[in-house]
Amino acid sequence: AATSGTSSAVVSRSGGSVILNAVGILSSQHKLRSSSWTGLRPGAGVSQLSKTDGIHVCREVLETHGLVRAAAVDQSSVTTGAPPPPPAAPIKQESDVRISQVAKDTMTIRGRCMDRLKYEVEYGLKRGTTNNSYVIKGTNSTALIDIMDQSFAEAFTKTLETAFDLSSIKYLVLGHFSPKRVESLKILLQALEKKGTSIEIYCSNPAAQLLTKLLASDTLEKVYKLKTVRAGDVLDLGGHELQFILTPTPRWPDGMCSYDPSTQLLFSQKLFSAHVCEENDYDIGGVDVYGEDWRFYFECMLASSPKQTKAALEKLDIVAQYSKPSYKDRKGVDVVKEDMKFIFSTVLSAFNLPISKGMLAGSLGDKLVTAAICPLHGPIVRSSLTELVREYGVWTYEKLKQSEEATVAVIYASAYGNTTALAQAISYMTAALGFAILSRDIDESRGISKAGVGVDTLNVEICSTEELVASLQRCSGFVIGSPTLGGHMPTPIQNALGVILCDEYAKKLPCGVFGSFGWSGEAVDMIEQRLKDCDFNLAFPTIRCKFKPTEATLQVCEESGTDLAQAIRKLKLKKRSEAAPKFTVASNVEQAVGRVVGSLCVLTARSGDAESAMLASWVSQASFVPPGLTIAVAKDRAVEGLVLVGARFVVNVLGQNKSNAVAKQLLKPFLPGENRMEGLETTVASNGGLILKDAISWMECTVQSRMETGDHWVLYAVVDSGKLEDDTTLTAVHYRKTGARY
Ligand SMILES: Cc1cc2nc3c(=O)[nH]c(=O)nc-3n(C[C@H](O)[C@H](O)[C@H](O)COP(=O)(O)O)c2cc1C
Repeated sequence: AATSGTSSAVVSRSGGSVILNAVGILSSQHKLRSSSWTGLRPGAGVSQLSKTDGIHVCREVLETHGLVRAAAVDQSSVTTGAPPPPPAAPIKQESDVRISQVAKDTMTIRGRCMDRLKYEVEYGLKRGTTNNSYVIKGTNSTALIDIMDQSFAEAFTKTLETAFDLSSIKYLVLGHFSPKRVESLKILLQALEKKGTSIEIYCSNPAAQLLTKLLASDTLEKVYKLKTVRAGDVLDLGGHELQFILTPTPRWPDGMCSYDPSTQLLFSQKLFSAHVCEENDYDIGGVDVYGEDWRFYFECMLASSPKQTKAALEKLDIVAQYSKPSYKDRKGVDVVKEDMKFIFSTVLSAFNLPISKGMLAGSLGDKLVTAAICPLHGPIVRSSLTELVREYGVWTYEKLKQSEEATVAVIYASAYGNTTALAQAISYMTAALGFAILSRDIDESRGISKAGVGVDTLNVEICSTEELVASLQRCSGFVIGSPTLGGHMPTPIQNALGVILCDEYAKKLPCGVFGSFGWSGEAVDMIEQRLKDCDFNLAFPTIRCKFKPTEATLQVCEESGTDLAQAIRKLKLKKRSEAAPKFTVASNVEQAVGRVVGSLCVLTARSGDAESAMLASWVSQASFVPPGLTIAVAKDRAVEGLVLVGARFVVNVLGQNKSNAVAKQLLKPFLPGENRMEGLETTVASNGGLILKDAISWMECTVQSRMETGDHWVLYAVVDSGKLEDDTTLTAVHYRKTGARY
């Protein structure tokens, strides 16, 4: 095995799954993966492996770093120099927890799930996820940073117990805490109680409040002490002086990052996270491999609150450790030294090799000189640190600009989260706050955001009346959502509705009503009626949802949000064009582009019980082998959310003189969720899409990739199967006068 110095590698096969732990130095993992498993030399320094319930711990490395207790390992799974079994193709296993080293005295414990976790199912990319915790061993004491969610609750504490002396862990730093993590915390505290030891929990004030509430009924108060962190607080572990940076956002009001200057690791909790699980612990492959996951996570979690995201990022003035050096006050050989350091650190970083302590020296003022970002989910960000930090800035700026042009105030309250899920689907995504099991695929912006309009989220249980009034004054539309509780709307919604009804400006705005109920649903009816009585302009049919939303309901929410935002944009454009001089003739460029023609097709797609269709003329063949097509889909098109990477759909090619009825049907305005193929004769394809009886040919396709092209997504799709139905009729071609329209 790839053993060098303190590094060691372990290969274990069990139950058809193969786990590879190569830790010690960061490079060993990388080397082993690339040298393939056939390259393992029998018996060469193969170390011990302890395995319990999917927990894989490389003991040798832990011992080397003094992080493991002396208890015996499960000898049944110890490998001691026997030739490793023949290599097998890596099999994706459901989940496991594993430990590896990140830097001196710092280990990461990663709960890995190769598919979506039960509680992460709102993420359509289905690339799995990880829950990352970290352990820092100082000379005085050891701290645990973050705990895993309930999917790993048992395994997390078991792993800790297997690998560490629990009583040596004196501090728990919670950069984020939620009800999803309470079970893990309880199990950990119970284990500490059994050991007769206790722990001090460092967290922000909102996390402390939630934690107190959620642990109120347990008898664990003797096991932990709470320390509410204030900005600038530090925790000295001996050789590792953790600095805390409070980074609240609406989604995570308790957000708190921790920075360890001695290793230059930034523990960023949810920020810079991604729901993706690869064999690597690091971002090997950089933005090419993880770019989409990072962007996706940002869009889902942070895009709706750009102001607060910007404020959080401003507190984290991150500079990659391998940033260009400052030559200030340096001359001659010192300048050369700085350059060498820069070159070495850049090279080492690109290969995820460890960087020596000497290399870490040198500070850049107040900036957080960072060797790696250690997030709560996804890979540790190292080789693409600079790019990701820069991208976060760019994405935030884009969202800020968007919300400056127009925003919709999304006003709601929710006792159990169902109305929240509706609010989020209307706003920007199909999400679940940890409780709802939703499986709808999502990517990029949805709902209101999809039409390029900003969202101002106002949970009226938290926000003040002043905030509500201010938001109403600057928004271009609003939606209001409420659950029905005891036959009524909750008091914060009653108050918010009172404010809205008195607002003369709000009366002129397009608006909408939504809410979840159990059996009678009075709240939504009352809100709708009061708005109608006062002549408010309801822009979409009121959304009434019984308990938890289904995929179809979420689709209605998303489309309603997009419709509302489109209406706002149209109003703005109309106002702008009324003020601007009139041009009746298309520009030269538009006329030139308009000469590009495409075949008229109908695209149909389905995901769960959500389905949609669109007329498409920007369709072109893109490859012979495999047979492939490109199709441009406008970003705010309803079907866009059903044609993400991996999605399957049908392209129906229309024939000359056979396209009118279909085109007419698909070009009429639709209500959110309305069946677009109503009245057309169709059969269901094997991939769930619809085949038009009138199509001259049809193809079943799978989306391979998507490219963002201005206001469209260009899909590249492979044709899985297809049939020519009519070989006498020519393809209908869409001729245009201008490239400014379809
Ligand atoms: C205490 C309580 C009272 C409720 N009262 C009503 C009611 O009067 N009418 C109704 O339709 N649903 C009622 N429900 C059901 C809720 O409206 C339903 O669970 C809804 O999904 C909650 O939405 P939320 O998750 O956004 O809070 C009640 C639920 C609870 C727990």
